[in-house]
Order: sequence, then structure tokens, then C-alpha cells
Amino acid sequence: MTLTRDGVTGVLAGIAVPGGGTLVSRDLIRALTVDGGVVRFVIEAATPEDARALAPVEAEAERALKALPGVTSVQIVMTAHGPAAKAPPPSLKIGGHPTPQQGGPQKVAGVARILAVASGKGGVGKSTVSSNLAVALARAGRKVGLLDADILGPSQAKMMGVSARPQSPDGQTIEPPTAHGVKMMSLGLMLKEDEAVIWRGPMLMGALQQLIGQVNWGTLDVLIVDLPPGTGDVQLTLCQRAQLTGALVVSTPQDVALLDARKAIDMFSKLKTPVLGLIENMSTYICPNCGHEAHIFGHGGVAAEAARLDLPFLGELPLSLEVREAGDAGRPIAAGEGANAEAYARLAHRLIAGGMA
Ligand SMILES: Nc1ncnc2c1ncn2[C@@H]1O[C@H](COP(=O)(O)OP(=O)(O)OP(=O)(O)O)[C@@H](O)[C@H]1O
Repeated sequence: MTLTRDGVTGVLAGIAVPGGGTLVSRDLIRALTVDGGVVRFVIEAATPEDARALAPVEAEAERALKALPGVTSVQIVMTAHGPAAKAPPPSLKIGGHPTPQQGGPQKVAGVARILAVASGKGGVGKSTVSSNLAVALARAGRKVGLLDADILGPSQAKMMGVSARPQSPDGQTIEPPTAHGVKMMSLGLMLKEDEAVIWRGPMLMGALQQLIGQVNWGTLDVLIVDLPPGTGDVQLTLCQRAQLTGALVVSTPQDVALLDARKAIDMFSKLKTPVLGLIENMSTYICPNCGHEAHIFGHGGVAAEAARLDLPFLGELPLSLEVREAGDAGRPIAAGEGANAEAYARLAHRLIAGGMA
């Protein structure tokens, strides 16, 4: 029998909590995921006292789930959202709740423009495009920052070849490391390698707020923000808290990716964030052996979609083994020479010419 989310919820629905009801009927479970045999979730208690009273329940849940066929490990996090401390001092420990912000979206001091790079579907190359575009813009003479807002699956540290933990000489702000001419910050740099982030919405939002506000970005022409895929809390927080210049939506030409890209575009329109254009990634593939041109995910779909939606089409980026290898090696392809780097240089110049970067 395969392990399912419903199966896990069924077990949790049988675990009683002090004061009556169960973990499920009292709505205490958050961020439940079942990944192979690994079950992860958060028990959200109302106060620290409640959290203490729920400790035996946590142990009981772990025991019951471990008895479920197919479960290899159970990771439970207990959180309590009791009354917030008055005027908490800035903390460099990433992952707290967001602090309230007066008024609407705000500018980030010293940062002239913020561009969010988004996609509807995962794996279409959003992080690859973000890092390479950042490098290409820096090569074109712009002062560029790159923020990895893919908080649950940060990849920019690897793609940009950065591993040193960022320093904080004043204990208040974080100094972003510079790689390939770009100031970059990622939660990946603050975590131990292989450490999983299992946070619910408010903690994701708190982390994002810190990454934007507590990092010493200095003076930037443009801050590129690599968003997680889809339309979730991080996207919402970013659009509501930071004054974005706009969003760039990356898609492959495949219909299924385009379908999800439309959802992302719709989300930005609801959040009143301008979509500055669409980018087609994994477009043409040129065989390095025979020079034959193939279109593995189709071709031209993103340009056609842009025309249909009356949005700018910003360009196509080839599908190339070199792009993948360069990303894996921490040296973005845009930092070198050749057709792939030129494609990114064209994209960068297009954004600069349009006043977007
Ligand atoms: N143009 C390309 N040619 C070849 N490989 C590519 C290209 N673009 C991205 N890739 C590869 O595809 C994989 C997924 O890319 P990437 O991580 O950038 O996607 P993503 O949309 O950010 O994914 P996620 O949804 O996980 O955040 C990576 O291994 C990357 O090297």
C-alpha cells in the first residue's frame, strides 16, 4: 500500500489532544508533506504553554506514524505563535515571523529596481535564468544583486559557486558575498548543507523579509529575485512588501508549462505587479556533434503566448548541456563566451534599453 497524505491525516485524526478533539479536528497541523517514506509537518500551538502541553501528543503522533506501513521517518516541528514580544531587536537568526509593516509595498533603500523572476511550473530554469541574467547585467556594467527567494529549495549558492557563510560585522545586517560581479544572498548560505527547511507560511514570509531588509545590498541598479515556482506565500509577501519594478515570467515552450505560466501571470495581475515580459527557456537545441537543430520542448510557444496576452516577449534561451554543466559547477554560462553567453547578453541589453535594469 502506498503511503499517502490522506493516510497520514487519517492517523493524525485519531490522536487526541488535551482539552478535547484531535490534532486534525482542532486544526493544529500545518505544512504536511509526504515525500517517499518521509512524513513532515508542523504542529501549531496557540501559546508556548499549549506547545508544552502538546509534547506528549507529538510523541504519540510520531509513534503512531512510524507504525504506518511505508513510513521511514517522521519529522515534526512544534511552533507557538503566542503574543509577539514588544519591539524585538533585529535578530540574524533567519526564520522568525514577519514583523508588521505600515503602509503598502516599500522601496528597499539604495536599490533602484527590483525584478522578480517567476515561473508557474518548477524546473523550467527560473534559477538558471536568474543567475545568468544577473551575471550578464553585471557584465554590461550594472550594479546587480541576486536574492534567492526560493526559500524551501535554495539553489543560487551552488549555481553562483558561493559557499562561505555571510558575515555580519555589526551583528545587525548581513554582508552579501559577491560572485561573478553580483552581490548575492540565499538562505542556502545560512543553513547547514542538506538541512531541510520545513516552515509554514509566516516563517517563510519572515525569512524573506529579513533577506530583503537585513542584507546590506548597498547601491544597486537592480535586484533580481529568484522566486519559488508557483503562486504561494513568498510571491504574495514579496509583492505586498517590496515595491517591485515588475516580474519576468520564464517558461519552456511546452503547453503544460505555458498553462502554469498563465496562472503566474494572473497572480501578478491580481497583486498589481506589472509583468514586464515572458522569456522562453530551453528553446532550440543545437546538437554539439552534427549541428542539427531540434526543438525538444517545442518552439515559439512562449512568443505566441506573449502576443496573445499582449505582453513583451523578451527572448529565447537555448537548451544546452553547457548551461546545465556551468550551473552545476557554480560558474554561470553568462560569465563566459559563446552563443549561450551572447543570448544572455542580448536579454540583459534588452532590459537595460527598456529601462528595466
Ligand atoms: N537552457 C538550459 N539548458 C540546459 N539545462 C538547463 C537550462 N535551463 C535550466 N537547465 C537545467 O535544468 C534544471 C532546472 O533548472 P533550474 O533549477 O534553473 O529551474 P527552476 O525553474 O529554478 O527549478 P525549481 O522549480 O526547482 O526552482 C537544472 O539542472 C538546470 O541546470
